[in-house]
Amino acid sequence: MNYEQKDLIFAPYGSYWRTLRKMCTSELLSNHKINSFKSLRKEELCLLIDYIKDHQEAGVVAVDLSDKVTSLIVDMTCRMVFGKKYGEKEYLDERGFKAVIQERMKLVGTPNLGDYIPQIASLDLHRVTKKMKAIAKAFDVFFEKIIDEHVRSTEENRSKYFVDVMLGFMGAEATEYRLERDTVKAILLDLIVAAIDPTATAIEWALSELIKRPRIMKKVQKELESVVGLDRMVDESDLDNLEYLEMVIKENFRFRPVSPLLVPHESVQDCTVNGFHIPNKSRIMINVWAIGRDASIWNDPDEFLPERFVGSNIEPHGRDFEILPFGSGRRACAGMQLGLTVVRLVLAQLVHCFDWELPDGILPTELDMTEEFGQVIFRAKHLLALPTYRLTYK
Ligand code: HEM
Repeated sequence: MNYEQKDLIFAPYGSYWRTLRKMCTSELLSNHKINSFKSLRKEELCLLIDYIKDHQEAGVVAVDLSDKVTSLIVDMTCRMVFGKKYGEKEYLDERGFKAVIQERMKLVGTPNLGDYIPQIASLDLHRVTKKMKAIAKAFDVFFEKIIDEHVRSTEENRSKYFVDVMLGFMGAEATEYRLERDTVKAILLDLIVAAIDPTATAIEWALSELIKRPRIMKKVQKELESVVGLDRMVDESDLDNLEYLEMVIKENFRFRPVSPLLVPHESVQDCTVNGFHIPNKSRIMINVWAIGRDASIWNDPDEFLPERFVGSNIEPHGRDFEILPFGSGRRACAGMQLGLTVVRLVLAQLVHCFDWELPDGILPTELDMTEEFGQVIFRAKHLLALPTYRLTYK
């Protein structure tokens, strides 16, 4: 599914990976580039807020927050990567864009017996390989169409979007990044799958924790009232002043890291860690979920308590090993800055604009928090909630 590891996430460590990583961090995911998409994020978020307001006015039906947040992140990501939205059914396949991306994410995390017993791999007993081939084909057809469209296009503003930046490097002589067509497709795939599910899922779990805990929700809303006021919406420039919201987000990453085992790593030489011998080429899983729940590091690890970060300088960026939602070191998340900005912005806006109640008289304490296992831990059941608009701003 990853173009024979020609992508960034699964490329083995070495000069090929280093060049791609440099291209992604300096040309696609730099602070400058992320800031240039600020108005796009605002437009998409305003569309969602308007949709929820209309929904509230139309009656008392709950909003499917899981679905709406995922659609928002899909739209923001597609506009940044391709320059337009691709939510429509005719793209990818008849199940629609979101469903195919989520199936791919699930397949990445599905144990495949053939990986462990190569002699039976060709039997494909659980039909995992067959499903992977079908998904790989759907993405490939989709990317071919997009690349052709962009190569033919004469639209001026195009060079801004990720696909056009990469096409500018395809076959170019005067650049250190000479990309092949397959590499462009592999990175497009990385960018959409690595951005959409982790970001949407982090927001979904944080919203669930807040709805489950009215005391913490009220405290976040009070902070928003004093920093932003009720007469306008949150702007990205407000985010640095929202200290309590920041603690809620850190606590959410500790309590529910979206990729609890990160991405599998491989040792590149024999080494010894804490007295354990790890041979070269071992597959290594880092259990960041267990680190976040370790009672020798955290008091009351099974409680969701943002206040634990008052006066603490532990940050989730990969330098403090107590909390590692983005991994650490060379292979840490390349889109951390973008992911954090979107999580902070969307969470702040949804909580600032609306009060949220559970439907059908369900009490906050009764909210079902069952997880679905995979590379990314989704909610097993969609988060449904009733909104009440709370701003004076129309
Ligand atoms: C809240 C949102 C996000 C979370 C929690 C997250 C988490 C992660 C994690 C856990 C890894 C693996 C690290 C490891 O195994 O050591 C990773 C890798 C990666 N992420 Fe993210 N991510 C997020 C958003 C994004 C976004 C928005 C993008 C890009 C558009 C992105 C692009 C990548 C890439 C390219 C890698 C592979 C890096 C490499 O191997 O060199 N991520 N991310």
